[in-house]
Amino acid sequence: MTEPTATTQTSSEPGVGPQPWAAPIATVPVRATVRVPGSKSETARALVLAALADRPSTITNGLDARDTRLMRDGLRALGVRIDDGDGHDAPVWTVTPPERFTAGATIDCGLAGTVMRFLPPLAALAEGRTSFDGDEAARVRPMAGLFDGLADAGAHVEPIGEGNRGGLPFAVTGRPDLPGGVITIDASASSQFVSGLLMIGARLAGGLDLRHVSQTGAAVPSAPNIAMTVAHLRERGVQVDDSRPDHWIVSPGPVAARDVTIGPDLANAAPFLAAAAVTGGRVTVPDWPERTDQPGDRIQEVLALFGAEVALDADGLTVTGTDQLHAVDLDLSDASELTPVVAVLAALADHTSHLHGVAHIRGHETDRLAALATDLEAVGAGVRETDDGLTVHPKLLRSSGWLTYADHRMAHAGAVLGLVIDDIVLDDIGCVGKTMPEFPVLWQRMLDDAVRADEELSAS
Ligand SMILES: O=C(O)C1=C[C@@H](OP(=O)(O)O)[C@@H](O)[C@H](O)C1
Ligand SMILES: C=C(OP(=O)(O)O)C(=O)O
Repeated sequence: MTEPTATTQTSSEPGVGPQPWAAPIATVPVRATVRVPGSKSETARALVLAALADRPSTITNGLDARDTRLMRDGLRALGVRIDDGDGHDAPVWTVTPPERFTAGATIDCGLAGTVMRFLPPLAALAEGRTSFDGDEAARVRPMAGLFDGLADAGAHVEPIGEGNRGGLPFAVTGRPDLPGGVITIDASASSQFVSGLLMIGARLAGGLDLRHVSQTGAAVPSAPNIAMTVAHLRERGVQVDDSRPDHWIVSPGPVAARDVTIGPDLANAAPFLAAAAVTGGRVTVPDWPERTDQPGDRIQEVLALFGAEVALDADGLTVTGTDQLHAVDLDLSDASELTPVVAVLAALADHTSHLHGVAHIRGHETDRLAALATDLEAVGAGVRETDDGLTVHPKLLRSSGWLTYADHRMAHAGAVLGLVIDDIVLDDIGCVGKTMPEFPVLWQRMLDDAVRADEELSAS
């Protein structure tokens, strides 16, 4: 069969070229309230579980960004009906599950881990063959653990094309009565292999008894993301036993429909809160949940370790910067999405910082350890890549270009650095469209609000 062509080179919308962006400097300490859009991870789970449910349901305030648009398009290609209605203050989507998923389509995963790991399990429940492809950069993202799991569950997975590097493009041939049962995978490259399989567990004839075993002893990263999947399943009446480490049992049965409202994306809030820390300002993110499985919640602890003041109250989460950022020694394995912004904070701290537990982020949107080392060294920091992280030595920093490698979180990190170092120019800001297209507008508004507050203070 002929090899499909990758759909885009960057994580911007297809056909849109690179958009260079000079990161604005903060002329005064930032002072703002920033409302961030809905969580990517919660939106992805809400969509997939609504598609598997026994009745139609609604999703309010779902994230509308490239990753979640691709998720909706992919679900539609599998026979799910999604009506993008308009709420008063927030979008309300109505999701109607199909009687049976339909095979036959080629699904574009873009650069979205959630799409490439959550939709193939649904395709495995369709009678016939469904193909998957995505951006060029997505073709090197790890898939082996998911492929092994789908094959063990009874589906057939085949790579497509000469020179396939073990991931996209590929095809899944499934059937509605997939047996399931005992499945052993190595999920050390991504927790999304576990989440993707857990979500179809109840629909497998024999349920799912899933174990993680790694030859090297490597752990499954992103534990909160798996906890989030388990919680979403339980909220829909699915029985999940996760009482043993690296072992999940899902009983067969229906997935109950549930109307949900998506909370703010806490990882996407991180650069705004970091802006307060680096400029000695104050930023509040409203609607911060008191309890959540979003890994981004860890930004509270992380910023406090750097020396910022962090307060959670009825107004939301407020971070107030202090005079100096202190060096940190952090294991970020359960919140690896924060690594790019944290690495920039480390480059601005008073001593050497150590970040570890994040070997697997070499398989994220880009090799994030290599990307951070390259960009931070270009601005003058001393950076050493370790097996599972970075050692960052702060030095006198200078202007430079900042390469984003189509990675939204590299763009967020460059923006934070650009608040305090002149002339940080990102090669492409379009990549933020992956999870937060409005990032440049929200960022500029935060700075404009700060200038206005400063002028009002001087005038009074
Ligand atoms: O399940 C999810 O929604 C996610 C899981 C994590 O993936 P990894 O375990 O591959 O890091 C996280 O980094 C990603 O941004 C979202
Ligand atoms: C790793 C990330 O994304 P993905 O869902 O594509 O894996 C991320 O958003 O930091």
